[in-house]
Amino acid sequence: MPEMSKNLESYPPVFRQLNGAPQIAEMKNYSMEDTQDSVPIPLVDLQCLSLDKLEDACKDWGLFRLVDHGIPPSLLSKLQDHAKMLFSLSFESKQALLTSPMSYFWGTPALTPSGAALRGALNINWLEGLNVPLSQLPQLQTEDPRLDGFRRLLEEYGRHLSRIATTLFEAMAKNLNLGPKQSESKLDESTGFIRVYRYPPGSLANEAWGMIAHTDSSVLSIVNEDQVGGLEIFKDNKWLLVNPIPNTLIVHIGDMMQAISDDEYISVKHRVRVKKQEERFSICYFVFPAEGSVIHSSKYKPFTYTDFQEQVQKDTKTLGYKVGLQRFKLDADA
Ligand SMILES: O=C(O)CCC(=O)C(=O)O
Ligand SMILES: [Fe+2]
Repeated sequence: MPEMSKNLESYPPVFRQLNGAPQIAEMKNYSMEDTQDSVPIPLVDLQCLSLDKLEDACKDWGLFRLVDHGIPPSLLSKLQDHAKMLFSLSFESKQALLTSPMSYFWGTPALTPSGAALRGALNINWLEGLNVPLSQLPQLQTEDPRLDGFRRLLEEYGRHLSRIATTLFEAMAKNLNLGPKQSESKLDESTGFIRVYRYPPGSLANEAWGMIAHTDSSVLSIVNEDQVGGLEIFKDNKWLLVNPIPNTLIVHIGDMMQAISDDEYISVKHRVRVKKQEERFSICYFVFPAEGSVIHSSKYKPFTYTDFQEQVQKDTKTLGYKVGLQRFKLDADA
C-alpha cells in the first residue's frame, strides 16, 4: 500500500496493518458477487429539469447523475482539496481538532444522533469520516484557520445542496401528485448534514469494503466523489460500477423517499470499494423529514424518521446490520 505507508500516522491505528483490513475473512463474504463494468446512469439536468426523465430515473434506478447543478467547479475542487489536507493530519490531531459540533469517526458510517460511532456486532468499514450537521456549523468555535476555512466552504456548499435538494424534491412531489399537505415537512433543510469520507487505497491483498452494501435512510442523498471511483449500485440483480465524472453529482433516493412514494421510487442499494492504489474522498449530503413529521404510505405503518432511526440503531447494535423499511411494512412481522 504505497500511498498509505507514506502517511501512516494519519490513519487510525486499526487501519495501519500493512496486510489490509482486520476481519478480512468476514468481509470477503460481502465480495462474492462480481461487479460489472461501469454503466451510464441516467442524467438529470437541473437547469432544464425534465419531470419525465426524473421520474424514470427515480423508478428504474433510484439514482441519477445531476448536471448543470449550479455549484461552481472551483467550490467543488476547493472542498476536495481542503478535505484531503484535513485527513492527512495525524490521527491524534484529527481527534483533537475535529470536535463538536463536528465529529470524526472511523471503521463505521453508523453514528448515534450525537455523532458518536455506533459499533455493530459485525464489520469494520474501511473508512474515516467527518460528520457535519449543517444547522450547527455556525456554533463551531475555532481559531484554527484550517478549520475555519473549511467551515466557510461547507457553509457555502450546504446552501447549494439545500437549494438542489429542495428543487429536486418539489419536482418529485409534483410527479407523485403529493398535495401540499402530504409533501410539506417531508424534506426539512435544517436536518441536512454532510459526511466527508476518506477511504484508504485498495490493493490486491486487500479486498475490504470501504462501505458495505446499504440503503440510505434519508429522503435524498447527494454525493460528490473524486476521480478515484469505487461506488457501486445494485440493479437488476447485478452490481454496477458508477463512473466518476468531474463536476457532476450523484443523487440517491433514500428510504424515506421510497416510503413517501409508496414504493414507486427505489431506495437504491449501494456500496463502496476502492480498487486503485489511491485514497478516495467523497463529500456526501443527506436530508430528512422534519422532526415529528409522520410518513403515511399505503405500504407502511405510519412512522416518523425518529421511529425509523431508533429501529436502525437497535438493529445495528443487536444484529450488526440495518433491516430498514422492511421493519415498517404493513404485511410484514416487524
Ligand atoms: O462515499 C460514497 O460515495 C458513498 C457514501 C455512502 O453511501 C453513505 O455515506 O451512505
Ligand atoms: Fe449510502
